[in-house]
Amino acid sequence: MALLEIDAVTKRFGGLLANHEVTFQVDRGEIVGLIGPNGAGKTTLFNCISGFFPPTSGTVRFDGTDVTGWPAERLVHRGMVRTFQVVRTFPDLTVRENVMIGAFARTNSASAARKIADEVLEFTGLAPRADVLGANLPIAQKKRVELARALATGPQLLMLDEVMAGLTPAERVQAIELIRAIRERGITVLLVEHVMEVVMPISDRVVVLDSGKKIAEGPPQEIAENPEVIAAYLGEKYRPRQEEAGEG
Ligand SMILES: Nc1ncnc2c1ncn2[C@@H]1O[C@H](COP(=O)(O)OP(=O)(O)OP(=O)(O)O)[C@@H](O)[C@H]1O
Repeated sequence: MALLEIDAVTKRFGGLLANHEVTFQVDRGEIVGLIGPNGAGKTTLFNCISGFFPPTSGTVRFDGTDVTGWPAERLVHRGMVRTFQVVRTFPDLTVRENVMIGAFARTNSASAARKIADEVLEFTGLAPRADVLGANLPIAQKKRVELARALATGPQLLMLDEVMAGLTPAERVQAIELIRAIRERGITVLLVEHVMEVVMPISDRVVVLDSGKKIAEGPPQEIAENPEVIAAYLGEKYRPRQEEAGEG
């Protein structure tokens, strides 16, 4: 059964159609990659799904419930959480405290939140950094803290927005391993990535957006050979990939 159902979601900014009747589903236990060239509407769609702003029209169903327009906090309590493209690590808090913020979505008790955070820190390999301040972390670890904070909320669906951007190839391999381990815990993953090569090895299925519309959907191999997808990305080849230079 589908955990997430996106039905004809449209988002308009004035005269600009950032998402145009986008429809797809994410089944329980899947890793689905959402890709597309610059400005395709990936982040906008993430924002519409995760309660950052409501879609102009269309429906978002999560775990059988119509959650269209629900605010992010309510969605987190329901089991849907997302990370942001630009990292939001709290610089004056330690890694553990950053992750405890996520845990407070499911408990009011500081000791219970700490217990949850410590378990997540262990799982994500951040335990040795637990007492380091957010400000003092390199980008790859900041991204991992973001992911850990999201995991601490106890999600059914984890939505990752460009978690690989700014990582070295070796760090990407580690991030891919972590995402696979997350799925093995029974958590469904929807990830946005600009770089196609990054999405292909981890995704069970890939959804491609271009100019706000879904242009393809299928297994990674099929998508990589799809002429419409290749054409959508072709114009990109000669552009510098600024978003890979490291954010946050
Ligand atoms: N808040 C906003 N107000 C007006 N226009 C917006 C807003 N957010 C996004 N857009 C526009 O919507 C379109 C889709 O942008 P979006 O950021 O969703 O694309 P994207 O696929 O995530 O791109 P990228 O890979 O560069 O992050 C772009 O033309 C963008 O300028």
